[in-house]
Amino acid sequence: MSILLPANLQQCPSPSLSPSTPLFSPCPSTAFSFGRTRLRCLRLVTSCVASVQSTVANGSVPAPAVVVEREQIRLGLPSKGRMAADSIDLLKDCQIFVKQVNPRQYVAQIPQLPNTEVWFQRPKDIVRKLLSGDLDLGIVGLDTLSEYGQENEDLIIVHEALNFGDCHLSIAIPNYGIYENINSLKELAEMPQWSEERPLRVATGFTYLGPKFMEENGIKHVTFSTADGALEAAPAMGIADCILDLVSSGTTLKENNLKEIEGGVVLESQAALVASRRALTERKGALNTVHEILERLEAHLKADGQFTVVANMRGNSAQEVAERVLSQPSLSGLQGPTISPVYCKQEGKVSIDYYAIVICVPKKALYESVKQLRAVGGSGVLISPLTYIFDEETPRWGQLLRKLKI
Ligand SMILES: Nc1ncnc2c1ncn2[C@@H]1O[C@H](COP(=O)(O)OP(=O)(O)OP(=O)(O)O)[C@@H](O)[C@H]1O
Ligand SMILES: O=P(O)(O)OC[C@H]1O[C@H](OP(=O)(O)OP(=O)(O)O)[C@H](O)[C@@H]1O
Ligand SMILES: [Mg+2]
Repeated sequence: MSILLPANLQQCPSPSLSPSTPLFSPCPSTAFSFGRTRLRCLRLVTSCVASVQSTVANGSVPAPAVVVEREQIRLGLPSKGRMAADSIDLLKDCQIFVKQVNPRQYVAQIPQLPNTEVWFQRPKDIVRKLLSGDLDLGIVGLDTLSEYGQENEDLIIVHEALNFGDCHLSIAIPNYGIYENINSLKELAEMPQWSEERPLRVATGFTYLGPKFMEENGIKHVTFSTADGALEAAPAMGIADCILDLVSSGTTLKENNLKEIEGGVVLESQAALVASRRALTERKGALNTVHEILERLEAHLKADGQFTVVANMRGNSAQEVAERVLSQPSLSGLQGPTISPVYCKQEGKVSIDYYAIVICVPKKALYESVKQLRAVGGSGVLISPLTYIFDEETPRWGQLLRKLKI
């Protein structure tokens, strides 16, 4: 891999960091950090057209020619950061227990999957190691996958919505000064301030996706600087005009007087299960392992959004009760209501006056469903959590086989 810098990289004087530094300093400072090389106070002057080439900072690794033989399937999990605990917790919820003796131990076993070992790595390294063949499966954010995977065909998304790590990658600009009335990417691009000599300066850790997005949106006069964190400070420091970073609650933007703009969202992200195509097609046992993990994930995630609702309903027959229940839009359950007779003994005689109905209801629609049940004569409504829903086959399994062309 090589560091790809525009040929016409020029040096500029050190910046003034005084509070009076204008937002539009004519010769601003940027710091490009590529691996261990830190090039300070360099300014890209003519290469304002976004470059989509690989860099050392995020360069994708070509898949190896052969799959190296080994006994174990390797699953990469985030070793630190906000995704680490959530990944382990999700697997635990699927009855997959990762046995990590202490947090500094970077390899762990899973008793439920004896042919699989866990390797804890930084999210970006999980993507790199999937590409190099050192990992077979991994859990990472879709943002990290896109940034470091760079659409490499060896990377396959097995489950794209693991229900944690929700955030989006978005452009944010100051909400003051010359940006006060700028509310869209188009308006930002059309500001007269940007030229070949004075491009729009974007601070971002996403040095692949950032330039690609700008190029796709036809924004020509743009240049990028990068840093490892706290990017939201860059505009106020006079280092950049805008930032491209992850947003979740929006608090960090708000606290730094920044705002998002229409058309400025590069991607929506959450945690995903990713695999190496080579591993799935060529490594013995990998496909079986991914099938089991996928089934467990789907069963848990599907159930996680639902409640089981049990209610008694007076009626003359199961058919008649079913017709009443199905007249309500929120009561059809996953396939339809299960209806069973409730046998009561009165004065020595067994009779059926009630039917018990069981349905699954989306958590979001809970109260609406209770109201609808009452409206058709339901009483004694019991609600309990659902733990797993195993379908006949998970739809994502079929999709995976199609992606693998098997
Ligand atoms: N504010 C956020 N809210 C929710 N998820 C986020 C947020 N920021 C990042 N993420 C998700 O979590 C992943 C890991 O982010 P995290 O901040 O833990 O590590 P990192 O940014 O890679 O490393 P570091 O911040 O230590 O340099 C991101 O790739 C993204 O998918
Ligand atoms: O919208 P919010 O909920 O405020 O979250 C957004 C912030 O979270 C991430 O930073 P992180 O906490 O990972 O710190 P970092 O800059 O050191 O990576 C991201 O880079 C934003 O700065
Ligand atoms: Mg972070």
